[in-house]
Amino acid sequence: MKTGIFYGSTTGTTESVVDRVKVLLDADVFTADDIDKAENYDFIILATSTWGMGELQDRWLDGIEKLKNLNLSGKKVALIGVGDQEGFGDTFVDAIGIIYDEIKDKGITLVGKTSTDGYNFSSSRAVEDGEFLGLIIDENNQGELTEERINSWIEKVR
Ligand SMILES: Cc1cc2nc3c(=O)[nH]c(=O)nc-3n(C[C@H](O)[C@H](O)[C@H](O)COP(=O)(O)O)c2cc1C
Repeated sequence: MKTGIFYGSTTGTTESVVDRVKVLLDADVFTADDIDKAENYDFIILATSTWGMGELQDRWLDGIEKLKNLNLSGKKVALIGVGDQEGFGDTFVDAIGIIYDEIKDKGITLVGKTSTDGYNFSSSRAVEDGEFLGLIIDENNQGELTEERINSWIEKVR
């Protein structure tokens, strides 16, 4: 399945997660500036860190506007969120919820929801029906779990 990853990353944390997923899924990788190319892929992975107080990473500010106009009908989609649950427990990985709100009514099939077990936060827009909307990584506090989290998520979405 032709897989494309589109991401935004300020200090390189999301980028390093994306690099790992790219290898495991043999995917093409672009920054969110190139989101227009998503229409060329069957399986689309959207990845972002959260900045400000629950805001999108900068690359996604234009990217989300472009996303509104894309035809994603029939696409398989997965989300990757990177954040800091100890420092930002009220807005933990909120940017994933912002992206999901834009795509949820576009006829997509979302894959790769994950359990919130093992995380410690008070509020997150990335949670729906008690589950995270995608793979959630916290390098600030739980970096030792990242590799295992990525590997088990890959098995779910591939
Ligand atoms: C000023 C600032 C604001 C942040 N705001 C949030 C936030 O609201 N929610 C969250 O989960 N993480 C927040 N973070 C944590 C970053 O998302 C985290 O450090 C992440 O690993 C950065 O990934 P990147 O290098 O790919 O951009 C914030 C970090 C900083 C420095």
